[in-house]
Amino acid sequence: MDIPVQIAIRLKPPSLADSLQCIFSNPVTQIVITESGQTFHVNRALPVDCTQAHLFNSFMIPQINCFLDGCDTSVIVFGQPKSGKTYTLFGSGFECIHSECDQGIVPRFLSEIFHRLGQMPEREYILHITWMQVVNNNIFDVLGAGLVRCTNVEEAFQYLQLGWRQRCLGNNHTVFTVSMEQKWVGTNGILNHRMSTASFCDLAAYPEPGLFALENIIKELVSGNPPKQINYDRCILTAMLRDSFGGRAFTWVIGCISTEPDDYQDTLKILNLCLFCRGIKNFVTVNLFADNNTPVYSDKGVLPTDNAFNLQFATTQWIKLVSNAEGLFNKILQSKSLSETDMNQVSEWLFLKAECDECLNSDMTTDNKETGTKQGLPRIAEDTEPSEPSESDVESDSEDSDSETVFQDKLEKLMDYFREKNDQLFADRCEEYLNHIDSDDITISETSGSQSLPIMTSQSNSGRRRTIQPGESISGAQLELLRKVAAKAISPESQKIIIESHKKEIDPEPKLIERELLKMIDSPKMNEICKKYKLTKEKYTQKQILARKLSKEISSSQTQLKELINLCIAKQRLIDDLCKTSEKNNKAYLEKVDISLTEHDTTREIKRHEINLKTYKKQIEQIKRQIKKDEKRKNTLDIELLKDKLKLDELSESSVDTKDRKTHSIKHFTHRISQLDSILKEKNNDLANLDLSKEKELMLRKEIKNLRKTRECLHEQRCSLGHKRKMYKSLSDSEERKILECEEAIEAIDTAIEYKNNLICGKSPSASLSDSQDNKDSRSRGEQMLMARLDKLSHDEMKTLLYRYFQKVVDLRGACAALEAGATEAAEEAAAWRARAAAAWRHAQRARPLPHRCLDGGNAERALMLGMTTDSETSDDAMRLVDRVRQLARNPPAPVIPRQNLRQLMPATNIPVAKVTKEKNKLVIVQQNKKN
Ligand SMILES: Nc1ncnc2c1ncn2[C@@H]1O[C@H](COP(=O)(O)OP(=O)(O)OP(=O)(O)O)[C@@H](O)[C@H]1O
Repeated sequence: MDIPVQIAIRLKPPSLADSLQCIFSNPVTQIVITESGQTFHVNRALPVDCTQAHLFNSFMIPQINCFLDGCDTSVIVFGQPKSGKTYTLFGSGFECIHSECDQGIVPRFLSEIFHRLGQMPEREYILHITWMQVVNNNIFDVLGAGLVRCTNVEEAFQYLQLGWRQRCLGNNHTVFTVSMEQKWVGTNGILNHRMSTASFCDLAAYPEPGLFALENIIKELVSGNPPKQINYDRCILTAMLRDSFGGRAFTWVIGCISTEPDDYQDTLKILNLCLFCRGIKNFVTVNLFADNNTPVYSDKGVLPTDNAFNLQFATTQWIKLVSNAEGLFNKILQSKSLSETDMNQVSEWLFLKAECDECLNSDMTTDNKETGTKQGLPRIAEDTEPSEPSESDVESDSEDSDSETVFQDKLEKLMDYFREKNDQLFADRCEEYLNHIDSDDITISETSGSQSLPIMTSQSNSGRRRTIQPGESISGAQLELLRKVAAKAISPESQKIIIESHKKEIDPEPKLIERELLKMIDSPKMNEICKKYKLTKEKYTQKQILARKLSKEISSSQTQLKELINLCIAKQRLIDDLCKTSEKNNKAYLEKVDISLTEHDTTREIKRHEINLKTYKKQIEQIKRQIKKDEKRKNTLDIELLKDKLKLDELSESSVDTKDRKTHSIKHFTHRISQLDSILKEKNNDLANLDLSKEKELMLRKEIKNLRKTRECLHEQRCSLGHKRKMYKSLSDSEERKILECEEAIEAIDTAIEYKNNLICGKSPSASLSDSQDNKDSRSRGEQMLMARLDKLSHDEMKTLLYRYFQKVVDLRGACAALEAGATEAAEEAAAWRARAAAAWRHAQRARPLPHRCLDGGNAERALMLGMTTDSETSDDAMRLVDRVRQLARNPPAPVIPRQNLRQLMPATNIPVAKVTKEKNKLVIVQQNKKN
């Protein structure tokens, strides 16, 4: 099949966002426009912000299909320096740092091929890659191993990585090739054995001999030189690209161009070269092996029977699956548990299924079967037609078009019939659905009117339902309160049911209350309006989906139409060119040159193209008709949609009117409901703190039991250590510390047990902690911030912190014990000092002559008052004191010794006494000065 070389143009995004652009592309019309207004029609005018994925998807899928079918394919990238040629083919690199989104055509092609092969287990294949570079007309093997076999995508990517690292940079050509041999047995028992090659070529940016040679070949091909007469062996590059230009490959040429005004001239050159390529046609064909198409099964009878059986079985299973899915979807639709988009999707699925059922079950099955093959859009001959139309086709054209018109009319009628049936079926479904809802499920949905009603769904898991449900957890008083409020709103009958259910400790079934309330809100008329509204709304949604589908179909038909028109234009040009050539030949004939053979060829060629053109035109007509029909249908749908919308508004308004009359009662009930709600919410909050489930309580009890056990162990340890201390009078440091740890841990366990007990008893757990609300309130801002930070700690962090805290407390306790011992020692020393001072004083008194004895009566009295216990002790200090007193006695009149001096002399009398107590984990040291 002759397929022209296809052209895609990719614009390199400007380096600066606001820089001037001299080239623009229109991806809709597939036109590239220069700043001077010059236009270039191409097959794909890619947008300036075109992603790698978009580029790949926009034209590589047909290439992959071709490759898998056994055809050769080729992608050639032209462009100025740094215009993104390598980026387009390979991406930015294959290391982990490079994003997958940046992957170019080659890695995507390999991934897709292996993915597709994975889905075709019946195919055996051998895939090889090569990566060559042409540097100064010398060939260089990038992978260093010629053909490299790849069995999976990972292997292929490893070679890509290797090649990427080893390739030469600079002005050279790169040719990456994927070749694949495939073998598989078709369902008809025939062997398929094919070979295909995909080549990807990144051409040098700067003009060089290879590039010039290629340009010349392109020009020769365009000017009508048959490939057979072209010398491809001019250089290595042209030899390598023999199949891409004028050969058997399905070729895409990608022009990578810069949009910068400075590169304008080069850009024009590239665009023109690309346009030249458009004139080249390659003869794309499936590469078969000699054994291709040979039957593999000797017993031909077996396979079809088996196949038929398999097919039949598969069909039955499939039908079962589909009806199963339908049932499930219906349930899902009724439960309304999906989002609106998902609901729409499910509805669409059901709708399509109904369409299929209708088609399959309809009386017109045979008719449809006959016409079925002609439904849908006609295929574009250029892409898919395997062979050229024969001359007889042309003759039967007019006949065909007549029968086609009849067929079209018949089809239209059938389609109308189908639509009618479908609408009917859909309406029935809706009715059924609504009836089902009415009987099973009382719901006032948001769609029931524009006014907002309290939305109560029986399946709802709202807080209200939750609070009513656990009847046993609501106290009698709370229930009474609830009943009191509810009693004003619900009928005596339902009231009875609820109260009785509470008496029996059964769930009072909140649905009953809702049902009762709804009954009071709803009137038959309101119901009817709601029903109508729902029905219309459903219909409206379905029609919207249909309209959207139609729009999509129309736009795809339009795209196809455009492509066909482009093909027509191309064909027309070609025919014109050929006609010109033919004219030239005619002239030559006149000049008696023997060109009869060529002339004949050209005429045949022209005829063939004219037939093709005719086919295209026919297809264009068909598509146009289809578009027209679709547009007509869409218009009808739009009008219907508008009508439905008006109807919906009307219904909504009338429901508002009815509702207005009911506003008072609704308000009343809304008020009641909100009252109930708030009461229950309040109770729920309290219950959340106090009401523990049995399971939780059991858990707490278990925890307490464990804690008690631990406490016993610790206590035992503590006792044994205490016993040891008693026996040996002292303990090692580590044992002392162990005692402290035990004590501290026992204290902590006691607090934890108390806390858990409080939780079980329903008391506020914080009652056991000193961290009362008052304490919290009085906390400094810093402390509060600290608490906030503590709250943010993870469980492990908190554990570590608590352990450290525990150790610190034990340290402190140890220090406290040491301090206590120190304080006792100090007190003992002080007592000794006091005794000594008193003895000294007495001694001095005795030694002093009588008149001086009352020198300082107050002090003497005080000294005597202080426990004067020992007479014997006369220390140096005492002696010094006595000497001093003597001295004083010798010098009458004796001066009055200031009180503080005396205090200096008698430190023991005024020594500060420290009282050390422990409060929780704090040491409190209070200084107590004994004053007389
Ligand atoms: N469309 C694009 N989107 C994002 N980046 C691009 C695009 N085109 C090119 N680049 C970046 O521009 C730089 C040059 O691209 P690249 O190396 O592919 O150009 P080249 O035409 O192959 O260069 P050379 O002429 O040296 O062979 C690269 O960093 C590439 O990532």
